[in-house]
Amino acid sequence: MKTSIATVSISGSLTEKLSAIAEAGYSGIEIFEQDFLAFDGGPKEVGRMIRDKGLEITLFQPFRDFECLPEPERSKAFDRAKRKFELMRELGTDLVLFCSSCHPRSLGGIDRAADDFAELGVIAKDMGVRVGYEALAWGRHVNDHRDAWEIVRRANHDNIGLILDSFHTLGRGIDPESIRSIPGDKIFFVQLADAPKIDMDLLYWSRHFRNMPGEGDLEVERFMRAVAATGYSGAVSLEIFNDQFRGGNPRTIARDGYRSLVALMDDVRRAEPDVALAPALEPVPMPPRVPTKGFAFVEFAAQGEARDDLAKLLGTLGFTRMAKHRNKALDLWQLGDVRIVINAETEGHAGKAWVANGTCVCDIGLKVGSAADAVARATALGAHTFEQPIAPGEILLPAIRGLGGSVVHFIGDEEGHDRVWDVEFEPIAGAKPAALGVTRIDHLAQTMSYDEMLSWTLFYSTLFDMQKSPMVDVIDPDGLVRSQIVEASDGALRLTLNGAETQRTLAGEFLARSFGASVQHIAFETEDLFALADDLAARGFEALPMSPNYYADLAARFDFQPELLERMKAANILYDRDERGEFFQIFSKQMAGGVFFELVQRATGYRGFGGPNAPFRIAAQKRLGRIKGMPER
Ligand SMILES: O=C(O)c1ccc(O)c(O)c1
Ligand SMILES: [Mg+2]
Repeated sequence: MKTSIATVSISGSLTEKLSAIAEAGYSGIEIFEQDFLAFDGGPKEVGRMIRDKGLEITLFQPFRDFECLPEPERSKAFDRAKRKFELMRELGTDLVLFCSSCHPRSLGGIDRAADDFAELGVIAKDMGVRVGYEALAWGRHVNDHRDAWEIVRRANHDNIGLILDSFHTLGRGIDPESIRSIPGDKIFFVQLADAPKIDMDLLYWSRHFRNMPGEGDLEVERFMRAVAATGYSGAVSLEIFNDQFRGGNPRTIARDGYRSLVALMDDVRRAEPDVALAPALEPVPMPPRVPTKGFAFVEFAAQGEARDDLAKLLGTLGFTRMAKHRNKALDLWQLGDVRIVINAETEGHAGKAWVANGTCVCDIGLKVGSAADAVARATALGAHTFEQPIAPGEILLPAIRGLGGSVVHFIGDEEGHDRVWDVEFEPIAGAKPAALGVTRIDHLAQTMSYDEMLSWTLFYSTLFDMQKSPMVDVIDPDGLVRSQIVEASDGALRLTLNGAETQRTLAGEFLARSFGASVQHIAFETEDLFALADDLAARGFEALPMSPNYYADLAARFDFQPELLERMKAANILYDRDERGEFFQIFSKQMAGGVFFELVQRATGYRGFGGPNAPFRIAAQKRLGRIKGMPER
């Protein structure tokens, strides 16, 4: 597969950009003229620098306002083109992008444009370069790839071809199926970008809100399937103008882009099994998206007193310490099918996580059909595997690095990995699991900075068969938190991603001390929350106290039996409802480090997460004041 990315897509100096792009695994770059002009070194040096990184220059761009000009501007435009062709020779690239004119004096006319390009083709051929014509969605006369193609067709010159850009086609609502009738060898280059559906001026939308394929709402896959069907044999290249990416970490953004391209071409290949893809489009062979069967375990790093506090809290939540690891300072706590491991090792990943964060979730185990497939797909998408030394007799559980240094383990059904609990752990004599009706982990809430939300969503949705829901706002008394759900089609695995923009929100404060995306809360599902609340109260569980105003409002909004409302109020149970059913939830207080737990009951198929309650939950948590293990403000 031949992958490429435009230098505008990421932040940094040209040298920083090249390093990040090369490291992420791309084959080439589109060099944006701005990046060249800003660089303090000649074209030969830049060309050498790029090739030294193992990259090729797939495209030089953009050349603006060429076609349909009256004299004297027309001659000037041809002159300008010749100079840039010379520059390209020195850089070492033969392809340039001409975007459709926005010039106020451009006269328009398909034949006038075709004549200009036919004449330019002769010069281009002479100078050994090829010219690709792209319809900008806001071009003065040409703003549709079908018109650009007609111009290229009429120019009828070997050195003049078409450049397609998914944003300009899809952003304008043009049916990408129209691409299938263009001959593949006349498509000189293909640029890909997605974007969130926002109703705004096309130019502004394009220059600030593009994102990686799969991160937005456009039908980039359908666009690419149409391109692939033409026999197009060039690179697939990302051209992403995005304010956030321009200010982000170039390595992360470059890796996200690579992941999105590889996943996209894998999807295209599966969706178009009868199309023979050109070698440049043939994706890295990998297993399909991995079906997940839920959480196998959640592992906390906690030592000393913090470990005792966590153990005590788990006890009040009904968990039993069932087993301890034969060789390491690991305890297995269990409730129903939910497994929580407390890792008090001072060495290794958990030891480091403890030193960096205090009590925190340092590892997540996911149940999958085949762990080998999960690792194969993850690594093809650019993830790194994670390994720690194991003692004789221990089971090697495959793992990858998530984003931000996190670790995800795969517990494969096919590999029988769940025997790890018997093989590596020694049961605690007399320990008996409580029967409290808790069935499983309902969801896990990960807190991150707002800038990281797209990366995490892409991470999950390209690796697993998981979909994202629209992003919603959660109101914290001290700022806004954005929240997005990523869940498996069958609901077996659900995550809520919370993006904090300021440190003053509960999520932001947690983030500031946890140095990156971390699990902030874990929700357990039960069949009867009212019965569970009684059981847990007897075990000493203290629910997060809610304001009486909250219940007065519930009474006004819904028709409750007065006794039910009283029981909810007494147990601090929160309530929500959607068109499918009802939802009950209770929160724990935050423990040292800021992590907390949630207990939920989904009655008759409720699909949400109690979003409307979040502001009141956050306010209640803040009323309790700062907690141990949180940083000074
Ligand atoms: O926003 C622009 O001007 C611009 C320039 C070059 C491109 O390839 C493009 O898609 C947009
Ligand atoms: Mg473009």
